[in-house]
Amino acid sequence: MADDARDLPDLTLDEARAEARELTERILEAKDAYYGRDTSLVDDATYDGWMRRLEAIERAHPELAGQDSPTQMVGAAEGTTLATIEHAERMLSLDNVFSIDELREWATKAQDAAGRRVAWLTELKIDGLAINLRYENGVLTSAATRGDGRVGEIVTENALRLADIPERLAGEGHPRIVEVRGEVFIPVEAFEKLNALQADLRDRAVAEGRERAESRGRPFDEDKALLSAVRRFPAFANPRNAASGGLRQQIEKKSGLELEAALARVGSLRLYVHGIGAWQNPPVEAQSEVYALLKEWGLPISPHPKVCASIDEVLAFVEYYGEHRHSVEHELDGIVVKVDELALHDELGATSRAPRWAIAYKYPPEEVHTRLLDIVVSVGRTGRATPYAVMEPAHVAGSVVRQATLHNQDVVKAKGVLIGDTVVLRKAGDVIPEVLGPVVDKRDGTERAFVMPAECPECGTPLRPMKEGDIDLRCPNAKDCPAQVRGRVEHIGSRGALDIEALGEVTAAALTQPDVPADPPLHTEAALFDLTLDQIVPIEVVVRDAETGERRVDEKTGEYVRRAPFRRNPTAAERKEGREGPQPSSQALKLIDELEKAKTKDLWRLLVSLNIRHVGPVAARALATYFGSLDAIRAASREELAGVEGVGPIIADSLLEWFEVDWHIEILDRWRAAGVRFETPGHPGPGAASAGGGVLDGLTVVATGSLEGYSREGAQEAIMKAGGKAASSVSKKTDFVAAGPGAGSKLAKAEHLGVRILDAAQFHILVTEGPGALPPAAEADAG
Ligand SMILES: NC(=O)c1ccc[n+]([C@@H]2O[C@H](COP(=O)([O-])OP(=O)(O)OC[C@H]3O[C@@H](n4cnc5c(N)ncnc54)[C@H](O)[C@@H]3O)[C@@H](O)[C@H]2O)c1
Ligand SMILES: [Zn+2]
Repeated sequence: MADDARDLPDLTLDEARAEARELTERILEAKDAYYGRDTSLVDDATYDGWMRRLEAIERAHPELAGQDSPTQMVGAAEGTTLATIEHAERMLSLDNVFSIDELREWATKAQDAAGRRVAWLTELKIDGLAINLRYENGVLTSAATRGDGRVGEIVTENALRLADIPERLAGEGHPRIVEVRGEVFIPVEAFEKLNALQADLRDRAVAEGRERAESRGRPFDEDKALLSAVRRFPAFANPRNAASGGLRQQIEKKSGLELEAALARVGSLRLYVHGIGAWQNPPVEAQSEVYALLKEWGLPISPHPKVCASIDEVLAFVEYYGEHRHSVEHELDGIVVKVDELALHDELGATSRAPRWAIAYKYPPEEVHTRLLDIVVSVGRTGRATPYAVMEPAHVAGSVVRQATLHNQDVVKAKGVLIGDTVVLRKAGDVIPEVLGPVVDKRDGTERAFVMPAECPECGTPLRPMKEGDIDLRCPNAKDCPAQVRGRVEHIGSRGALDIEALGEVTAAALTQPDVPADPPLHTEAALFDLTLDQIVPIEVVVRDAETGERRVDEKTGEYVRRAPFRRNPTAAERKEGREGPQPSSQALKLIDELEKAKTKDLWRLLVSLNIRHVGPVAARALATYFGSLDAIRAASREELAGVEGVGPIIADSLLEWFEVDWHIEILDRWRAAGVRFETPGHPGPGAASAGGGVLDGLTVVATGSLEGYSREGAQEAIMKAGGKAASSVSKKTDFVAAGPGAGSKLAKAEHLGVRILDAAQFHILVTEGPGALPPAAEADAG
């Protein structure tokens, strides 16, 4: 269905009537669920699209716009089970605009209609539900939802549980009757806690069920118990619906876990006041002054509203919060712009649905509904088994999302999603997409719970936590689980390791999990540097998804997408020479060539490529600089390893453990045999020229920034070669700091501590001739 007015001219009256009827039906059904059952059957953008389309049809064919059209009414549920009350003054909705142009147009029109300069009050559009608090002589007599704008549902009892809602107003001189309007909402932080509690309640419900079954000697059906717990304590999909349900629930009828949930939910509700009704002659002249007065009476006012003197200022406010939407304590779906002067409210008036003196500008949606097709488990480089959601492709925040990680089995449980659910998918700004939770109302009974597999999906080894208390499950078959080998080989080629351009994700998969031949060239990374053209040319591979490792299927043919990355057909010239068979592709030649070059790359790169836990580029550089060879690292004690700047006990243990494993040693032996150089040529050995006699004996030097004539490692090596200690941070024990361009906090710290600072030329003198050859400090400073 189109969501705007584009194809309107083509509609005949009959077609328009039919479409209007269908739209109305859908809208009413969605409203009923939204206002009556606190669930969204469709996402807001879809709902707003239907409303806009209906409005456009009614504009083109005014005879279709009856008083009972959703475009003419304030949204409410069809019927309610709660007692109701008539508001003293009608509660309205707000008209919406969806673009800056429309907002400017609205403001210009309002300004023209006012016939004088308008001051604007800009506020955040709080994503909650409207409440009407009726105070008589300063005492709360009722609290009610908006309902259809005339009659609302009575929620006084629950409202009084909110710390934000005073039963008696502070101060004096309160009007005989005033209706205070505001928004009840759940702050983002409280919402997260609330969902954590729901997950906890689900666990406890299952545990209670198990106990009950055991005490009666009956069998316990875990799956069934889980499903029932998910139904009783669902994950809330968004704060708006959770707030609405929280305010409208009948707490007195609940007990046990349900009561606990209900009280927590109502306890998380907050209020910001944003309007008034039925107040004869308020003693102030502007909406912003109303807020000040209400605040004096003890009512909670949002800290965000701002009075703007011009439309441009209004637009700047809109832009600011478009970018800072997520630093606000509550969810917001837009900005409300109001004419500040109260006299103008009366002059401008209202339609049956909304005031003409205010407008809601809506930001683009960050949440959409889509279908959760499956939950699949992928295994990564370190063996961690991660469930992720496979969804029907959804457009959100400017991109198409198909997958989102679910982290681990506990997160899946906490979110309460079932396979087959319609789910709420959120993508805010640059943040990675997240499945928030299910749309419970859309379930039809065919959904099923996700069960974390007991075995690794790639090698069949039973999954288990590696340490006690670990939530993540891992495949313990580190040596030859194809997923882990693939991940490690890819890591070896990455920028932070051996930086082999031809060894990326696809090549890693081709070498470890090819379709042809059946026996892959690499079972572990041990044979990596022995690879030959003969081995790789025959390889055929099914392309896998970058994020998940799933085999990619061609959407047209339904078959796997296959590649033979390492071969090409012979050219005519080659055929003439009798070379009939497939020839190595440029990719194949490049891979072999780059592997050859990688054998003598810097030691730290080789260390990173060994995939030792916690040994990334930073630790690897520290180790390489200090020890100078893999043999020296292997020979070092725990204390010596942990004592190296930038290493520490965790990395030391991880190194020691790594060297204990047979197949790790096999990697080293094979690589060495293939010509891999595990040392820095010319390195003086662990620590420095320890025997003494160097020009820097007993001195500690820090090199920072880029020093002409030295690489980062080169400077450190020069210090150590001269018998000095190359430290990475400046302290009172530091004797010299050599600082070049780009030196940052270390330089500042040296200045602060009064440590002598050297430039590149002076550093060169220091490491070659010693401190005695330096010019006196004062002279150096002057120069
Ligand atoms: N997804 C669905 O199925 C579904 C169904 C119905 C409605 N909706 C959503 O609700 C919207 C319609 O609801 P509506 O009629 O309440 O209109 P609205 O939410 O667009 O705007 C009106 C309401 O905004 C609230 N508000 C928040 N901050 C405010 C502030 N600072 N000042 C004044 N008012 C403020 C008030 O409660 C007011 O009643 C739709 O646009 C859609 O986003 C969704
Ligand atoms: Zn495995």
